Amino acid sequence: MATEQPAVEAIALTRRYRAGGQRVSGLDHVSLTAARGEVVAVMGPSGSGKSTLLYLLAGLDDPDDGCALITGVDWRSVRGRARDRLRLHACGFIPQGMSLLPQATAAENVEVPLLVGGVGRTERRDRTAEILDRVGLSDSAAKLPDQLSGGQQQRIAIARALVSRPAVVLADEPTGSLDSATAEVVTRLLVGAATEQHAAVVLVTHDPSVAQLADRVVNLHSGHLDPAALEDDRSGGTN
Ligand SMILES: Nc1ncnc2c1ncn2[C@@H]1O[C@H](COP(=O)(O)OP(=O)(O)OP(=O)(O)O)[C@@H](O)[C@H]1O
Repeated sequence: MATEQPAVEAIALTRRYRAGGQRVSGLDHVSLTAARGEVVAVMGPSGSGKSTLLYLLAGLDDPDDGCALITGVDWRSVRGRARDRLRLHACGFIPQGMSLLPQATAAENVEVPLLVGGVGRTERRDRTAEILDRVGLSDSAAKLPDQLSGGQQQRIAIARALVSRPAVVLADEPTGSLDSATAEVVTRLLVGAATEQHAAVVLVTHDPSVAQLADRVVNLHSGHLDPAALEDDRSGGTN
């Protein structure tokens, strides 16, 4: 249940690209908010701007017009290391596809944001153990990514995004290559981040059964946002 002002906000976000001498519209005046405790699914056809939106919300890219705010801070007002620090504390990002460090164990992968954030060894260990337990992979802590299934790898990527207890979790097609049962497990973990960690979760998906677990669904078409059916009844548990 959403209870507060937006944890993440897009205001008339516009992003244009140049490709082969042509101007391509990635996103055109898109406005969107998500409050802590709320899960928003972003749907839309391939090329409609979903990843562009997520990267702008994460401060990993800059808009040509409009702005994105995270925990009330306009990304335009923070640059360089300050931006990295803000992202580290405020935003867990789950990119599309395989994103784990291949030479690092599952636990080491999960620990990365804490390490970068200067969290001490004992606290790192405790928080990593706690989040690995939450995603059901305590027994896999010492395994390398290639010793894990696709679904397990994605659960580790989610654990890594959640371990710093961010206000906002952004997930780009987190269930893209997973079977439907595993996709549901992964989606319920993200929904659990909203209920248990009181995070705002914005997830990009092509899958209506994933979107169904969100509180709200919005649709992008050619860089424009259409409000879609509201899903007020979250049907999932917290796993
Ligand atoms: N770096 C780039 N250079 C040029 N054009 C780009 C770039 N990134 C995205 N685009 C274009 O912007 C539009 C939106 O792309 P985006 O990747 O955000 O779509 P998407 O909805 O995430 O697609 P998919 O579902 O296939 O991942 C597309 O027309 C795409 O070709």
